[in-house]
Amino acid sequence: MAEPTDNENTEVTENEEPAQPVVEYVKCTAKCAAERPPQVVEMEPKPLLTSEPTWQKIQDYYSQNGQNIVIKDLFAQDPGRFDKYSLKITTPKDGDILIDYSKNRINDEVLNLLLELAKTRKVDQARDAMFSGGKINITENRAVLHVTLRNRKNRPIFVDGKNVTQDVNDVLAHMKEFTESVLSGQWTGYTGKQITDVVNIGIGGSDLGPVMVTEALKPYNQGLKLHFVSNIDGTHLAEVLKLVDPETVLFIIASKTFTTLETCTNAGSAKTWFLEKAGDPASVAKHFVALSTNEPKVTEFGIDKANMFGFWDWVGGRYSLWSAIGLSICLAVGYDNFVNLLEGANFMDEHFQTAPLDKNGPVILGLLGIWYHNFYGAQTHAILPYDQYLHRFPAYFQQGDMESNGKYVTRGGEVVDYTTGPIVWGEPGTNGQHAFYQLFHQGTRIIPADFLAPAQTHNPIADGLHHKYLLANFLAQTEALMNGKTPDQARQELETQGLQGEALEKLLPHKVFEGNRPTNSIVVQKFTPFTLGALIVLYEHKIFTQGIIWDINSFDQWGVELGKALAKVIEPELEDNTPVSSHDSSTNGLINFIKTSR
Ligand SMILES: O=P(O)(O)OC[C@H]1O[C@](O)(CO)[C@@H](O)[C@@H]1O
Repeated sequence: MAEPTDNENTEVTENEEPAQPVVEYVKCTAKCAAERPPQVVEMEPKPLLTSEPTWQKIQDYYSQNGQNIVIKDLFAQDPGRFDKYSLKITTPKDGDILIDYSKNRINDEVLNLLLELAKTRKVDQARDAMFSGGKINITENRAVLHVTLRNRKNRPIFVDGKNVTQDVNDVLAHMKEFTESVLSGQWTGYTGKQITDVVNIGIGGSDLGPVMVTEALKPYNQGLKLHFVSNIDGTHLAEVLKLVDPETVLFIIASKTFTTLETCTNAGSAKTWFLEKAGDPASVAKHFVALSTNEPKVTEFGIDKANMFGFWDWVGGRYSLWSAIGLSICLAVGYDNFVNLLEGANFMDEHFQTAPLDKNGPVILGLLGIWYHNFYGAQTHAILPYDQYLHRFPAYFQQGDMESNGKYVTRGGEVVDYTTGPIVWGEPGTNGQHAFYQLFHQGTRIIPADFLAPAQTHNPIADGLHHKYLLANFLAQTEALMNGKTPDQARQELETQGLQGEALEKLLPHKVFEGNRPTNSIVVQKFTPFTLGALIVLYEHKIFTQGIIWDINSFDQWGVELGKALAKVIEPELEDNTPVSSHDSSTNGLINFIKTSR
């Protein structure tokens, strides 16, 4: 890994690749920034989606044909269907990423109509607006530039006329230096002992990404034990504090705003616990660091600004794992692996930017979602990782998708007359099979599902037997969901088992599977930092694509504010046991029950 260069005169010009060998950090001076005025791509206002002629065409097509598209028949008719409806994205270092979307209720007509919709809704223009630093988060008047955090080729990216690439690299250099000092044992606690445990205190985007990635990349762990505290429920912190020693623990207070109730309360209690043992407030500097955009609040809390890792308002919380918020990831897997994660992310950014729409993974996945949610009326979308290390991947994208696209007002302020973000959920295979797959196979709802699997496991125990079974189950499920089992097949099976007459007829309907349940299969060679980075971004841009088609602002989250504000009203009412009567009778009743039951 190249060291950061201090060469103030090294410049990168717009279309220039960095000179070989690749220099990791390139200073872009004020002079170079001035030479390249930003060219921000604007997003044009859009008419309501349902008034688009293409939308109407898709609606008509669906009304006439939607219920007659039978996936298994399409496979029977076209031996080339897999090749036609799958994408193999070759990464520069960790093999291919295969996106097989052939097991969907689509044909060329459907796909062409959906691609026409992507064009009509100017997904490419919106994408360019985001990458060029346009303030596409209109309700907060902010650019949306998490892509800059993994801008590994150091292309100049401007916010308000300022090239922010160097700022990003400066924070990365700070993260590298800190990570190496902790991992090498150079950074010690207040009694001179090495750090053994890291507790990340954060919530939402300041928690879910770091948890998900540190779990997913456990095989790359460099020796530190990672813990995460997010919930305001004191149990979460109390249980973690039982596991750590004040002499050897490092608390990371991760909060973009540094005003979030949960994080501030947990951080305050962690500091009190620490000082009860350490005594001297000067010891805090050795055991508390902050990841935030809010320096005054960080210093007010008592964290030295030298121990603060900054980021910017153009990084949305749910897109922040690539920023300083990823410090716990860095500490867990080492800086080089964190860079590999960023490189995988950047690789998928470039794919999204350059691949034609019909070969563009995020666009295709986004359009398929639109097909099911808006036309077939699917309410949910399942993410099913066949890899135990990815067990928090669905939870991560619950926030990623639902906080981004759970909106019923368009960018222009109109109430939509179509559905937007799906309910995202999932569990790792094969656990899910023994829990909720029954409803997938024989329930009354259509549940589009993504199956994620690695060809190679990190743990080929029992001579690879476990992984063979795991993969066999993944493959069998997608096949079964598509093919189902016809009444004839079920009858034959029951007859073979010796059943006949009334007994057979009674059991028969229960043994039939309609099939035709759509799935995507996304297979990587192995879940490495690089492929994980790419996979996360595949979903980020899928969500982006859908948000653009639905014409909603995927980057604010006003919907979480109301409950927070009401909690502030209720909290003082819980102080004493005086009955309350200021709310509706249910809320009054609940509050008063709690008061008399504690
Ligand atoms: O990092 P912060 O500012 O503490 O915010 C935490 C989370 O709270 C939210 O604002 C709302 O849940 C998320 O978007 C964000 O990730």
